[in-house]
Amino acid sequence: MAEQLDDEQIQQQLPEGWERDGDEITRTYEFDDYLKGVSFVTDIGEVAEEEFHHPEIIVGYQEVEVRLTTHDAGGITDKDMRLADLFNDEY
Ligand SMILES: C[C@H](O)[C@H](O)[C@H]1CNC2=NC(N)=NC(=O)C2=N1
Repeated sequence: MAEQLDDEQIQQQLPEGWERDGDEITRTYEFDDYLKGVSFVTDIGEVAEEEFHHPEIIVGYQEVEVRLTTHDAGGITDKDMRLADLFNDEY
């Protein structure tokens, strides 16, 4: 099972645009219109399923908020960092 990262590791490993919020990492992606955000959610949902590691996603009018934590570990792990990187590749 993935081990929780410590505070220093988290700060060092945060991918571009992501920030720490307690036991989660989060990024809000911005879009020109609503359906581009919806399409992005579909794309990252497929990545999440491939990785079998799943974010919380909040879809707004021109933005999508994504939150990641590793429930099995009770905190932030390499799995979250990897998925955040992969989501950035979809943006
Ligand atoms: C049984 C457990 O829920 C599964 O192994 C996967 C599914 N997706 C998951 N997603 C996230 N974010 N954290 C998990 O610990 C996790 N576990």
